[in-house]
Amino acid sequence: MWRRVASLSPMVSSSSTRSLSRYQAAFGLSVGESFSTEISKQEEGSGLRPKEKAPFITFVLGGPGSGKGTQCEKIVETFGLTHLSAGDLLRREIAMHTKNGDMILNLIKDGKIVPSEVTVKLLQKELESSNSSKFLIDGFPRTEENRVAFERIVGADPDVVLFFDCPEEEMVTRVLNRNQGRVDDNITTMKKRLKIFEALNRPVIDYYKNKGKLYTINAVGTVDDIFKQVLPIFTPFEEQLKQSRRVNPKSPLVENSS
Ligand SMILES: Nc1ncnc2c1ncn2[C@@H]1O[C@H](COP(=O)(O)OP(=O)(O)OP(=O)(O)O)[C@@H](O)[C@H]1O
Ligand SMILES: Nc1ccn([C@H]2C[C@H](O)[C@@H](COP(=O)(O)O)O2)c(=O)n1
Ligand SMILES: [Mg+2]
Repeated sequence: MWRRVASLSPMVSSSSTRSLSRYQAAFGLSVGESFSTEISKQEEGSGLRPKEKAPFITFVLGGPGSGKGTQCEKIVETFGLTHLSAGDLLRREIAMHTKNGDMILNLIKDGKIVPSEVTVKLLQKELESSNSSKFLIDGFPRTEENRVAFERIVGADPDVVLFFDCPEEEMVTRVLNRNQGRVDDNITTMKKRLKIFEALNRPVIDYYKNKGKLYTINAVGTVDDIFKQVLPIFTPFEEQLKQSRRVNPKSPLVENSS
């Protein structure tokens, strides 16, 4: 999870503290606390509040139209994770005509990937302002550059990486029938998105496979059949997910878990 900053002396200087990610800071984590998921000695029996735990993060990968968003809805219903879709955040920038809106629109229309800095900053803002401590990050990371930027800017690793594995032909059929008015749901853009997926997302999939964090799901079948494969992936994390408290991560004080 968090970058290891433990074992620093309590005398650590404020300049070292500044090197913590803003996300760690936002979660009320200070030097030496970042890995602490337990009540410290000083707090034991003292009636003080337990320290904040690192958030539970799931990345959701898969080609365009593989069913990521559809399955995320079911995961949210069942496990209560907070859904953050990178694509939705980017489309919101377009709709709100922000300074990056036009640039994002042109890239999405052309099936290309938005610069990582932009996407990661949008995700970071959502993570920091959320009351949740368990997240489903859909459509991210799309590239190795995305992955590295998230590590650098947010300073967190995923606990679980889901990969919805779907044949191209099926993805094309689904996207062309989606009917949600998306500018990229046309055959020309779809062909480009598939090429980019193979070239840029495959290395990310391989990275998490090598780390032992990847769960590959056969994304062909009914929505319910596919979800039956997803369910057992979260079973080992059930207790952790139940215990995840809803706290305001911006608050330096952590709410009581009871
Ligand atoms: N198992 C399924 N069988 C048939 N259609 C499906 C299935 N799962 C999702 N769909 C449909 O396929 C389309 C694409 O699904 P969805 O939007 O969930 O994919 P996605 O992976 O999020 O795509 P994108 O990367 O483009 O956002 C939707 O219209 C959805 O209703
Ligand atoms: N990490 C991401 C996620 C999405 N985009 C852009 C490019 C995608 O084609 C488009 C739509 O995303 P989706 O809703 O299919 O997940 O958004 C990106 O550049 N980087
Ligand atoms: Mg989607």
